[in-house]
Amino acid sequence: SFGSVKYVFSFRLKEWVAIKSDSGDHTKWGEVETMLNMAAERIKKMGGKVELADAGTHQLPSGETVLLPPVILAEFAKDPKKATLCIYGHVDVQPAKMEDGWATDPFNLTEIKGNLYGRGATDNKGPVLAWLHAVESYQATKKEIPVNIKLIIEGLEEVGSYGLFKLIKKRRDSFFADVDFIVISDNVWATTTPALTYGTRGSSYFFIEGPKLDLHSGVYGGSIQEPMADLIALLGSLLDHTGKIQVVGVSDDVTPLTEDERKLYDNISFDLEEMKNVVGVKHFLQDTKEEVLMARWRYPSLSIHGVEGAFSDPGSKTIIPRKVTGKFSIRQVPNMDPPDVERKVKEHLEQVFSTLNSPNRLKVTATVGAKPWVANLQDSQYVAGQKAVKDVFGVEPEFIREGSTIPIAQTFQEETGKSVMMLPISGHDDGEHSQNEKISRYNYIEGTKLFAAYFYELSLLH
Ligand SMILES: CC(C)C[C@H](NC(=O)CN)C(=O)O
Repeated sequence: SFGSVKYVFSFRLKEWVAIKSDSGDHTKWGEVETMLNMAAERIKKMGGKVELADAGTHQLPSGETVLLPPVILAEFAKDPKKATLCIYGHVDVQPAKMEDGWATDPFNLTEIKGNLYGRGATDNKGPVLAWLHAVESYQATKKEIPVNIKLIIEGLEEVGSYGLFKLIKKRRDSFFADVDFIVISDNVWATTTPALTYGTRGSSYFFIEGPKLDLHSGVYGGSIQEPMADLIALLGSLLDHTGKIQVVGVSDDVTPLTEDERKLYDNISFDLEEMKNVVGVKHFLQDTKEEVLMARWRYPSLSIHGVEGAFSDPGSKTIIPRKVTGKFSIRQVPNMDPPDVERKVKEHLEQVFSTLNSPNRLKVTATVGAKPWVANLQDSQYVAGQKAVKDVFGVEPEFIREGSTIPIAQTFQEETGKSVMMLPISGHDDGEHSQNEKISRYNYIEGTKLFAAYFYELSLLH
């Protein structure tokens, strides 16, 4: 019965969420591999052919070289008469701890009032399972899947998809040769209306590392230039209070807004007041719906994420932190280029540091350099996506962009020359990366139906 199918779908998500596949710490990549193996087993049980492709090695900011977890390349039976769709997803997650303020254990999927709470529920384990369930629903009802299905599933998206860029280049003329369309469901709707996404921002992530010291502030305080004070001056130089990035030249290459693009914002049913409530702020940096959305989707932004090595526990320790590493990232938009941004950021930090006349050491490393992505809305995938949304939800989708980053999206488009579309099923309030991340049962199940309908609508294009 459909009731028991829904139970199986959420039970599987519970099993996947229980795997702590946080890719942020390379010493824990064993869990990422466990998760990849679990996904591979599920695909094999469904009759898919799975390769755990070698993704090579990666050099960490410390200089250490580490072996990367593999990437799943899978496919189901091929019929040369049908179009081939390649689905991309990831099964790694961002870190999560109860102490961060979760109401429930982040690794124990918990249902409350129709929402399934857990790290990775929406980003991206739920949507990956929904794709598999869409395939399975054709198999279970003994209906021919209308398109050939390939899958590429990785375990390092949340740290910048190390190794994947090279793997795609290597497999361009083999795995990707017969692919007609690439689809990604790793982002959220902008409102409560289903959406098709035509752009994501890129990202460069920086580490600013200070020197090694470890001193009692009562003994040495006042006589030395503290690394933390240097770091705060550097981090404080990056942004002004209006959110404007202070790194000279960093926004010079942003594509100007055209009238056609501006019009795309008119029909988005985004409610500024509701969004303030969801986020818990009195006001945004911008005043109108259009300005807020553009700031999130089509202009760059800089965020300061944290300081490693600084005292951050409750209580009052009086140490001068010995080695502090500040972490921030810049979201990028067309036509910004991560290497150019990196150069400008390094120049800016070195210039500010020189004014501090500090005896301390400054080391700036960029750990992620992911390009922005924009699709052509005239692409036929968008026609199929639009029809599938109409079939399942009975409404027209909103055409949106996304402020976050799918590091591999632009590479897919550039390297394979194939059409790429994003078909999100996650809710605008799902809280990707935050406390109490969730996917609603509604979005999870209707999203599965949307994917099944999408296979059908896509086959009609061919
Ligand atoms: C490069 C980033 C860490 C990638 C990450 N991606 C997602 O959240 C996609 N759902 C991001 O922070 O944008």
